[in-house]
Amino acid sequence: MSSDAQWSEIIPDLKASGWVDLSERDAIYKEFSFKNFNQAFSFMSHVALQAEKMNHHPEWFNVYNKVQITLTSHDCGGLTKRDMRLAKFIEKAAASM
Ligand SMILES: C[C@H](O)[C@H](O)[C@H]1CNC2=NC(N)=NC(=O)C2=N1
Repeated sequence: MSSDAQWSEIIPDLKASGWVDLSERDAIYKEFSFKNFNQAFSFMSHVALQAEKMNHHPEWFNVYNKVQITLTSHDCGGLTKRDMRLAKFIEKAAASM
């Protein structure tokens, strides 16, 4: 992970929004809850389009109204700014549902 000041500010922001560091791997994780499946899947569609644009894809798992998301950069074997950018997008997408 870069030590740029800008990014060291984003990480606490993400943690404050409920993202956690996974102890078993270099990745961040958050579970989102929506009103129903329709909302959850609509959120996922929104994120999927952005992920494809960024060529950076989440690991995720959905059951009904819950979406569990893990972000890591597979190419680098750890966290990168791409994960932070995607996490920020995901936060905005979830807030807009
Ligand atoms: C070849 C292609 O650029 C890579 O496989 C991309 C696609 N999406 C990706 N997504 C994530 N999360 N990490 C990657 O390293 C990654 N690499």
